[in-house]
Amino acid sequence: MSRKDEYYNRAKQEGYRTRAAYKLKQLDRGADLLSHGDTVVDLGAAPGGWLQVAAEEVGETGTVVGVDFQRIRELDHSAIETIKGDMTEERTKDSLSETIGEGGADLVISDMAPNMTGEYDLDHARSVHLARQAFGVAEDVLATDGDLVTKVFQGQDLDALREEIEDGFQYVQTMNPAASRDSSSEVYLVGKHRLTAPISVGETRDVEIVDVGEEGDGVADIDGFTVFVPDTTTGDTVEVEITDIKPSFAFAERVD
Ligand SMILES: C[S@@+](CC[C@H](N)C(=O)[O-])C[C@H]1O[C@@H](n2cnc3c(N)ncnc32)[C@H](O)[C@@H]1O
Repeated sequence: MSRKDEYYNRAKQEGYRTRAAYKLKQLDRGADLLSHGDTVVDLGAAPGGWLQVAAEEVGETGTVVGVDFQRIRELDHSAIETIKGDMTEERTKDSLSETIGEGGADLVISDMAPNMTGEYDLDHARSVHLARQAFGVAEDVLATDGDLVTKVFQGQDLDALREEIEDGFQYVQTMNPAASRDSSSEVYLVGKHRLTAPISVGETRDVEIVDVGEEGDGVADIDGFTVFVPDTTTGDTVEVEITDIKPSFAFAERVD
């Protein structure tokens, strides 16, 4: 039996609306994406296979908001809400941000795909455009430390897209779930741990060391963000270069 039949038949037997449901399960297994109680945004959610998987994982206390310009037939799970709209339009993005609210989302997943023309470069460019929309949504609604998954077709702009996403996350993985069709050029870019620090790697700042951390590094506060600086102590004023950024703190080195 081909892989296509295997996942198609499993989806039928196990009650999932799409074979794509298994892609999300495999991505989740590989990158630890879905947790109980999470708020998840699912872009290009119709007909609802990913919504079903996400809702199972977040449980009754979680929320999964699915967006598509196609109608999503109602699903029997209290965690699921849907919005009908085009993710390239501002009004859909606004209504999504409003639905998610101040607390932000833990995960943005996008399986959006353009209507295929069969012209490889054009289909690639349109899928990169949709993936950029997903990254934009992630920048708007993801809480610090949240994750992003976006489908994209391989091609000349893939590396540039990956670099853009790398700026917003601690690291990015390119994943190719087994449930993707053998013939498909799709991959999934997975951004882990969204960064919202007010500083970037390579930047230099004059800082005052206000404390010493448990590991013995000096602690500076840059616009409310904690930065550890080795070889300093409380009361020092030093020029530092930011060397590594994590979701809730960063490391820097003295440059003087
Ligand atoms: C491969 S399907 C998603 C399948 C889904 N993950 C599932 O498991 O049921 C891609 C979806 O992206 C949607 N889509 C494409 N472009 C979109 C856009 N600009 N805004 C909203 N949805 C879009 C399509 O309507 C289609 O339903």
